[in-house]
Amino acid sequence: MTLTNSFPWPTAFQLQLVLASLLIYVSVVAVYRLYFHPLAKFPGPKLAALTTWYNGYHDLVRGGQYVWVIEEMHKKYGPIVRTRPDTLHVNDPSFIDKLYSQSPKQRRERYRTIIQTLQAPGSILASVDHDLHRRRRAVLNPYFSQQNVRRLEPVINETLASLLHRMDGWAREGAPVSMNRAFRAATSDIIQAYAFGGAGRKYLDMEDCNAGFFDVLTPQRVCHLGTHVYWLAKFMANLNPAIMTYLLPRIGIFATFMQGGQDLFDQIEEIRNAKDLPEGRTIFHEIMRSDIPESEKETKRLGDEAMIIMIAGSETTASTLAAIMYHLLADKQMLARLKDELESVMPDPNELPVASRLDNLPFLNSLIQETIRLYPGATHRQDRVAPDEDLVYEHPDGRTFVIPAGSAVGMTAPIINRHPDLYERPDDFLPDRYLENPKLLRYQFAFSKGARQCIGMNLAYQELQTLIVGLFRRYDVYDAAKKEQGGPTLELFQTGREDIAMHADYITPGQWEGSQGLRVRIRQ
Ligand code: HEM
Repeated sequence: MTLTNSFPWPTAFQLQLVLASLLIYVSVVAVYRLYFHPLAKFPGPKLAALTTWYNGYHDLVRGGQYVWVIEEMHKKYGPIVRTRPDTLHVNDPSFIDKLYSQSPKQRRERYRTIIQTLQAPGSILASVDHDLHRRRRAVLNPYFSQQNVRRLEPVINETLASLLHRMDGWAREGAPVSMNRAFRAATSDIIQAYAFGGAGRKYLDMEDCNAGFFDVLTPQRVCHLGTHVYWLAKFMANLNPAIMTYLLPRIGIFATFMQGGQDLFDQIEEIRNAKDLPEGRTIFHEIMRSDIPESEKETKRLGDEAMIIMIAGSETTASTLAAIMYHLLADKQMLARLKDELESVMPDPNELPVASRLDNLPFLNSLIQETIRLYPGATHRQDRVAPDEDLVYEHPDGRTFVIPAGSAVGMTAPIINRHPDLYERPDDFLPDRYLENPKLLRYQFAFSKGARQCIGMNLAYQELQTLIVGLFRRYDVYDAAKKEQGGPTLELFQTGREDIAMHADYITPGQWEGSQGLRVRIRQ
């Protein structure tokens, strides 16, 4: 029997039928999305309203560029635009409080766009439902209060001391140093100690600050895969890391995440099986001791939570530190102002910073605000859904837009934080704007707003303050014109603003393809 006889090949007519059905289906979907969809009346390009692949193309093929396409859409279509068939985007600071409501009665759910990338359904970040998110977050909230974060002062100071020690060593070696790598190691060490205790090996103590791990985790376009081709991202996340890294080393990111996840699961099991759970040791010791339902203490659920805390707590703060350091080394006057301020609270350059004194340093804190405004550590669209109420948007031209309940709508820090109505010369780095107009703080969107605002905000501020103060109380900028520098110095090495500025949205900021980030030469 021949293959032709045994296999029932479709006839030409059947093929035509399938093609015709496909065509009809696509046409019906297109007509629905363009004319009958609840978001059909909102302005925006037709292609974006027709298919999510418009978004997919700019994020996956062009590499995290959709954020800039959206910025252009706003210039053309106004402050509210339809950016996908199912999603709106708003660029209007007056809408922040309504969309990202603090009120427990105004339910705000997370939309699936970003969650699908995270692959950590047990985490607060990926908890869609408003009430589930609130319950989970209520358990973690106390550990991230300002008071509790203050208790972390010795850990942050110890990390600062390790960083300074490493920098002494790099100064002796004389080669330029990647500060992004050093900052990633420092911020990871801090969050690791807070979450689990300091038992594991510190990244800052490793010869190369665990460079291989961080190189794989460097922000890249594949982070958008889960949003656009969820099944493929999930499949890859479950592949053996070794196979994945062999096949597609760059895309081994997912597999490596999961490998890291396994370590976290082991640490959680260790805490669970510990004979005594001393009070207040770490976040996960406390969660284990708490009276939340046992289902919420399952290893898989807590592993997801731990993974998100580790990821959210390292690259975000590290990229912010790199941006601050760049501006201080690029502008001598700015550094001199900071150093004057620091001398008043730390007369001895060798003493470690005292956290409680740093909140009252106006220039330091305006520097931090301006950095997170212009270089937000999280660059994605923070899409939310109001499941129970229509949201009413008053357009500045007098029109009223009703966003139907259940629709996804978001804002994005790199866009809203440069809104020209709020910020004069929005692309310039001008810390004084926060000294002249403290009301601007109200609109700072780098940590998001509302019930799902960054839980690590207090920790991030304390890390930024302490590390910047510790580094710049000791180091000055290298002055080639001087014979004697009068102390240890730092000098930018082949680093321009384009090496720290956000070029692409990879959830965290991605730099241009050839950038090597912030590099400095350290001298004793
Ligand atoms: C400068 C540093 C940081 C920036 C700019 C930042 C930014 C953000 C933003 C924008 C969100 C909201 C994301 C969304 O709604 O889609 C967020 C959430 C979150 N961040 Fe941060 N973050 C920083 C540091 C940290 C640190 C140090 C931690 C350590 C624990 C952390 C942990 C989290 C967690 C767990 C969430 C999820 C909160 C929730 O969904 O309730 N972040 N962060």
